[in-house]
Amino acid sequence: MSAQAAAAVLAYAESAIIEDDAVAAARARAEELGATTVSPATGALLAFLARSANASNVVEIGTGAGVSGLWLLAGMHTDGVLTTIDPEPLHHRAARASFAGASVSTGRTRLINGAPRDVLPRLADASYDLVFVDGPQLELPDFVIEAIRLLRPGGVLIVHDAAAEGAIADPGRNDPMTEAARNAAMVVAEDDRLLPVVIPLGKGVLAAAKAG
Ligand SMILES: C[S@@+](CC[C@H](N)C(=O)[O-])C[C@H]1O[C@@H](n2cnc3c(N)ncnc32)[C@H](O)[C@@H]1O
Repeated sequence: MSAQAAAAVLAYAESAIIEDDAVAAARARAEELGATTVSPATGALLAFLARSANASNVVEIGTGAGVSGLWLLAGMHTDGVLTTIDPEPLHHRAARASFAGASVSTGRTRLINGAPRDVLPRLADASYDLVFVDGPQLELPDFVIEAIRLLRPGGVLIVHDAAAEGAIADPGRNDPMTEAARNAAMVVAEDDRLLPVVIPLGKGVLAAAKAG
């Protein structure tokens, strides 16, 4: 397939997703705060994977204004709980508004305000159906190690923005961001319990299913 055809397929994948008003409002809040978000097709992928994993207990690292959270909740069990971690109180305030705007009951979300490196060690081993990693690039390897620990057998790991804007495959690129993406991919590749796949949607997604 030519590069042009590949780009057309990706453009189609994004344009095929129609987001509802609540997600649109969450995107507007994110923009106001300068927080980046998952693309529409990446959001739909999150919902798809949450539903495929029959997810009730989900952890998200990097709440932002709640765009990815809304997509995850859409795929989760209707009584499932999303635990979402972010150090920015303003982002959590925006995410709360986004969840309320979608009529998500407060019992379905647990927003933990703090640095994931402090919060994650307090979460129990093998207790979550899905972990979504969307925090700062340089911390990706540490977050991935923690995420694998949190996943139950058969659980699903999803890492957003996992390809360092494509630099991950360029042997000439050795900057810290690219190295962090490579190290995170290496942690996943070297874990025999994981079945990984790279999905070229949005900024690039690394997903892996943990053996059951
Ligand atoms: C890319 S945004 C998350 C976007 C969100 N997942 C979405 O798609 O709607 C990254 C988030 O990571 C948060 N963050 C900043 N520093 C962090 C840190 N040290 N650890 C984890 N998250 C951090 C930011 O506050 C920001 O909300």
